[in-house]
Amino acid sequence: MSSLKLTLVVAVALVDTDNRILLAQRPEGKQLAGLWEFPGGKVEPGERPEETLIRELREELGIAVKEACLAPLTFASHAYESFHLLMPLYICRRWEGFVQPLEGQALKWVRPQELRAYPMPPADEPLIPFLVDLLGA
Ligand SMILES: Nc1nc2c([nH]c(=O)n2[C@@H]2O[C@H](COP(=O)(O)OP(=O)(O)OP(=O)(O)O)[C@@H](O)[C@H]2O)c(=O)[nH]1
Repeated sequence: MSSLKLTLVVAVALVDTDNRILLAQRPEGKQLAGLWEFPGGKVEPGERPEETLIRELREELGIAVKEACLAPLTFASHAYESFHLLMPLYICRRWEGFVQPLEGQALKWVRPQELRAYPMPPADEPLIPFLVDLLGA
């Protein structure tokens, strides 16, 4: 039996009116630095996953998202060396405010077909075909 700790992280594909998806680059000094990922973060004790996402989107990007605008899309399940990641991926097309890199992270709006050009954490790779299917090229 594996004794890897299960870590719950929630993430979101923010989709703009051109069907592009927002990627954020992990800052230097963090694990997996330089890789491009979906906005989100760890679910803190006492939080519901949707609350986590709403909080992270406010802190990281300065946008306000309503819970009703978060729809479940798929999830990632990936064994990293020191933990097992379980990561629900939501999709969101509606928010208030302008997306800003409040934590100094690089941001990029990317077409689904172009996602493969951005190095992502290994857990994220199986998610790409879902976005291509849903949003097209
Ligand atoms: N937000 C996000 N995290 C992801 C993605 N893919 C993926 O493997 N992760 C992993 O999920 C974890 C998210 O944690 P986090 O961003 O809240 O926290 P962190 O590593 O910065 O650590 P810390 O907040 O404890 O300093 C990291 O281990 C990150 O590598 C993704 O697409 N988005």
